[in-house]
Amino acid sequence: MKIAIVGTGYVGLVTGTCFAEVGIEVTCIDIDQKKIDNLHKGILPIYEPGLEEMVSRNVEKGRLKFSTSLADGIKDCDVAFIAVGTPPGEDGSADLKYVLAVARGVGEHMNSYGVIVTKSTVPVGTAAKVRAEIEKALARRGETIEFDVASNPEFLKEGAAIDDFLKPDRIVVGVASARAEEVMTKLYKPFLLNGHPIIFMDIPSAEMTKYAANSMLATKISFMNDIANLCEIMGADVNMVRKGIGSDARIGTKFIYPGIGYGGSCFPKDVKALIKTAAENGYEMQVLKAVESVNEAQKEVLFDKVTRHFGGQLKGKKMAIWGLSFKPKTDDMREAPSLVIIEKLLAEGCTVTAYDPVAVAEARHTLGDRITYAKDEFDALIDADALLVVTEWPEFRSPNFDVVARLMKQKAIFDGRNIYDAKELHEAGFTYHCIGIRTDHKEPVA
Ligand SMILES: NC(=O)C1=CN([C@@H]2O[C@H](COP(=O)(O)OP(=O)(O)OC[C@H]3O[C@@H](n4cnc5c(N)ncnc54)[C@H](O)[C@@H]3O)[C@@H](O)[C@H]2O)C=CC1
Ligand SMILES: O=C(O)[C@H]1O[C@H](OP(=O)(O)OP(=O)(O)OC[C@H]2O[C@@H](n3ccc(=O)[nH]c3=O)[C@H](O)[C@@H]2O)[C@H](O)[C@@H](O)[C@@H]1O
Repeated sequence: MKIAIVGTGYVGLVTGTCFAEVGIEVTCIDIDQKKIDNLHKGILPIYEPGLEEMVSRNVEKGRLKFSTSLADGIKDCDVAFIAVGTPPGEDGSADLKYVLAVARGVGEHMNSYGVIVTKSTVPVGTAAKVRAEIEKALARRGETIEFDVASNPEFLKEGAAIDDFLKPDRIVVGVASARAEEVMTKLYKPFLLNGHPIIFMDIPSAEMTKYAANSMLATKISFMNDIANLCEIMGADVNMVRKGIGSDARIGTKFIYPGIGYGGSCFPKDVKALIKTAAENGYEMQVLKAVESVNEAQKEVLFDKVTRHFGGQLKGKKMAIWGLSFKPKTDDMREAPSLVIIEKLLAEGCTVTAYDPVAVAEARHTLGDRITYAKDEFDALIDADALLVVTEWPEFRSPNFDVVARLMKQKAIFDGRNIYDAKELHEAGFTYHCIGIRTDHKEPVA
């Protein structure tokens, strides 16, 4: 089969490379000339574990190509995926201008039957708009080429994207014709051999499934953050509560880790977009509104703990930050909670030194030289009044605390990801604060 992926970002590049990995002929297309030039040189636009090796292997085999030309890329294609961004517009709704621009381009250049698939996260009704754009472009050309549209939302997580794509829990495909279903079944056949189910449905349901999935996951996180904050007030330990409820198979162990709020390019924007879609259609998403407001408040919890610890006197304090990206194993800084925390510390007159294994270049775009970037996690600690653990990169999990103590001016750790043991740190002489566990009292409230 021959396919095109339009948009070579986190989703497009992983999707294209994974399809090439199973032997499909793929062209990844992007309007960003620099991105494509770099890819030709083997330089990837994103950090994603394992991706660089997989890209170069498939380029060498001649199955994976990169281009800025939509016309060349979609020629004789069986399937064209639209995987461009759908950022939030001013009012929170998904901005479809990039998706519809690609649809227009497809209509202007397609030369034979193909299935045009939205992989971008798009609201219900978008596939119909894509169809209309393609039809208009074909009409302008005076052509009547047959085509189908389909919706195939993506569920990969950054940092684990390759595994998520190659071994998905499920593949969701919305179609409106038997022919499109047949093409999509053939395309995904190599993945189905491993027993992963493909769920066919109507197109609006597939479009809605993506928002419902992300909103459900965001709801679990906000719920747990709410419980964590209450645990702290009442003297319960949220880590124990998490294990206690997670062992109920109906609840499950995943996505119930409290922290400093969810970030990233998708949960914040998709929750907003679903609230907006509902409002536009006369319905209020009450649960999701609460999910959002809990999340906004949660991003400030670590800063509030720091402020209380120093009695509101933050001016001139040196803060060490471990982790900048919104989650480990990615360089993605979009909606990273670190940005909220750092801005607040800077506004109070703190100096900030941060270390992140891969996200520094991305962080510089937003934070510039207003903070110092350390060469490693220990370098960040020199003379620090406090350490804030913001992203739970594996290398932060078990540092040599003797070295940590020696380097810091004051032994105070604020752990936004609950990766340390309070008892161990107290015994080592640290003041330790985390999320959802009262570390200053031993006894429960009542
Ligand atoms: N990042 C993630 O983990 C996931 C993202 N999604 C969804 O996938 C979509 C894409 O997200 P990302 O890959 O993160 O975005 P991204 O911003 O990393 O990549 C989008 C790419 O599209 C390119 N582009 C824009 N207009 C174009 C055009 N007319 N022709 C060709 N290329 C064009 C941009 O230059 C950019 O390289 C979004 O709708 C997002 O919600 C879905 C699942 C996971
Ligand atoms: O639509 C998308 O873009 C993707 O969004 C999320 O993936 P991603 O944002 O890459 O990362 P997650 O692992 O879901 O983490 C999102 C945020 O939630 C936070 N989180 C996650 C899990 C948890 O238990 N607690 C928690 O606070 C993370 O720290 C992070 O800030 C979804 O997990 C993917 O299925 C989806 O495809």
